[in-house]
Amino acid sequence: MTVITHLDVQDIRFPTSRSLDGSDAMNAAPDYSATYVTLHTDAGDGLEGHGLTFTIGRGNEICVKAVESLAYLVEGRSLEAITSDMGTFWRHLTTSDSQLRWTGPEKGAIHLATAAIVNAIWDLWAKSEQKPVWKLLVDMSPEQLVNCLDFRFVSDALTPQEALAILRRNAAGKASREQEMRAQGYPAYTTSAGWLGYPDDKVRRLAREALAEGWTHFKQKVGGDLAEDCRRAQILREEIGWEHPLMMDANQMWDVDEAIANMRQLAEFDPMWIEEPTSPDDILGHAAIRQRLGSIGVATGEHCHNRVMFKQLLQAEAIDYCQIDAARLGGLNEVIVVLLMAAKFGVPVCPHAGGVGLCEYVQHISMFDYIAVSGSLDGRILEYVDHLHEHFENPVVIRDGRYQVPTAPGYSITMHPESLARHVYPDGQAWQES
Ligand SMILES: C[C@H](O)[C@@H](O)[C@@H](O)[C@H](O)C(=O)O
Ligand SMILES: [Mg+2]
Repeated sequence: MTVITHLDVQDIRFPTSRSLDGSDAMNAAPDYSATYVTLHTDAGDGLEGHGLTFTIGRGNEICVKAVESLAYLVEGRSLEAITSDMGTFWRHLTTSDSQLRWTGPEKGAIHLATAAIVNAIWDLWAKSEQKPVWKLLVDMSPEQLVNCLDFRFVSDALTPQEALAILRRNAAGKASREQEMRAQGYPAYTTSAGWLGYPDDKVRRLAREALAEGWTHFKQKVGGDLAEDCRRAQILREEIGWEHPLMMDANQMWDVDEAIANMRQLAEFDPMWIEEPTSPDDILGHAAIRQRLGSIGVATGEHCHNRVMFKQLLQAEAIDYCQIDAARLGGLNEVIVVLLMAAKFGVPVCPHAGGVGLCEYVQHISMFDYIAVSGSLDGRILEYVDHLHEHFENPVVIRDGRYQVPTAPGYSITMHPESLARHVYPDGQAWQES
């Protein structure tokens, strides 16, 4: 038996705002940050679980506090007791302390904190089984997987029986799709050339380099001055041509009518999707935008905080692309519920990965989705951003614009101890230098 003896949490921040990496119209100068959780165990062989949630700087200390408040719900528990009934454990973490739940529920800082802890448990579980997380999931039977999930508040859209049916239907092709992933990897797009704060010459250079590296799909930020958005789209089209898909991301800048009007102008550049055109909470607004825009896809999800929101986006036929976030939903358990709902509604899942550690997480999710849940790559493309991977012990591997299958045990989220020490906020060396 392995007991989680102690939970440690650190405030880790990277000064990305200095170069405007990650900048967009709403988030002009983000410092990519992580509320970084370590689960210590009594295993005696150094076995630890690691997990993080992503923030963009200030406010990370709030998530750290929230993790500290939740810690008592996992400390002293055995890994086996948790994993033998993971669905019940997830509900325990999200509902058993109703005073803490009041600060959400299942949204905001407390849910981000839940994600860091839940993902650390999955990392610990996968490491103890000597498997990467995607493989741990793929090797589970449909019954074992469904046992990890909590269908509360979504059973009107997806019952456990329907989830089982989806997983069983796909069971036969799992081995060949796993082979395919190992051989070819998962298709991806890059956001790294299109950050809003980058000067034109940098956008051109990065787009050209990305093309040469084998990238075929690109995303640009919009939502600033419309003429500027058009000008930058023109630059990108000049560099990538018209045969390569271009996505646009407004990061919630517009009202509904404004989104429609602006996208009618930007339609000239043939965008594949408009991402976060308006408030992430406005389900009917997204539905209206989708209906009135016609051929431009609508994508959202990086600020969609729980399965109930995704349920409604799907029920309202409000989205063409479902962009789950591995650390905004309450960890992998809730992500899997959304994957299954999206499969039922026939909407492709294209996870969000613009942050620190998010690429490392979502590769596991998309590979699992393809192999065991959706069984399809149609309309599916995984985000990639080219930042901060050097801080991870097992960073993502990209070849020809595709994520290669992660092979190290765990959820690929363990950071180097030196990186943690250097970026701990506010005392780390990185924050002492100007
Ligand atoms: C502040 C962040 O970099 C966002 O701009 C980023 O997550 C973005 O929305 C994305 O889709 O990757
Ligand atoms: Mg986005």
